[in-house]
Amino acid sequence: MALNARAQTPPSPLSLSELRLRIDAIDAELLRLVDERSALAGDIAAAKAREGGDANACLLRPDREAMLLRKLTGKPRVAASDAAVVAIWRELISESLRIQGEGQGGLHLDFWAGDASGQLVKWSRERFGAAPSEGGLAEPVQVIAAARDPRHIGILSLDPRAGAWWARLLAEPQVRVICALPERTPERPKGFAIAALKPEPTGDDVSYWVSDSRLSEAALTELLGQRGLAAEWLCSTGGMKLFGLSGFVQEDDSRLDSKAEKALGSLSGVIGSSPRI
Ligand SMILES: C=C(O[C@@H]1C=C(C(=O)O)C=C[C@H]1O)C(=O)O
Repeated sequence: MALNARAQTPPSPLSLSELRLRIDAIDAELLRLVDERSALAGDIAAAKAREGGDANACLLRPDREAMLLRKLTGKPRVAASDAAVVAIWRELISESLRIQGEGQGGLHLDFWAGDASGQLVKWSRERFGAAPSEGGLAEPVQVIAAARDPRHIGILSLDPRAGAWWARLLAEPQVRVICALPERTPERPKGFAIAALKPEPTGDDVSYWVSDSRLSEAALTELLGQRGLAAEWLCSTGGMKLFGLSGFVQEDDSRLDSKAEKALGSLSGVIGSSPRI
């Protein structure tokens, strides 16, 4: 009886100073691991140069990042939120890319200076972390031109006042949409990140398709649905329309063949894709 009573007594809670000692010990261990992870970046850069061939290729691998983040947020936890896990790992990845890119001047974010919202800057930092430098350019077309350089990432608004800059990517096959901003929201994206890299499928992606079709947005959504593509209209301006298509849709997907289906528009195509996180 006495034994039972003792077993049920809750353990006396740790004092504040004992708890702070625990935190200090965990921080020391975390710092060692963060440093160990960061130190691998130099070896990763060397392996990419050895195995990737193209020394000027973009170091960023959004597909690998998305799969890594999904794996982490899929793991059981006691207290840490998904938002905290994503924010911490985004910063770790940013640091890895900073170290990998040291020899090439690091990553740079280009914004269109006409976008005064400030929101895009915040969302871009959430996505790309603190390490990249940033600057504003006078026109969206300059942001696209800068993104031909693999050290640059363009950040552009989907506000119709920015114009149909995204339609220009039809003529810029090496610059693709790589990410929707803000990254983690069920709502329509407000902006895109663009870069000189080819998106790879991650198993849960949205692809972006542009068209000059004269059909209404609703009719075009319907037509795409009949062709097996779940489409969401995102933006229209200057006679061009932009849609998100559920899944990783290849640029040569026969369902988007506008020669076979003229109503899809005479100027149309996939301009990139982004993983859902
Ligand atoms: C480490 C790599 O380089 C980058 C950094 C990553 C990371 O820190 O986990 C992941 C993907 C890449 O954007 C890689 O390509 O694996």
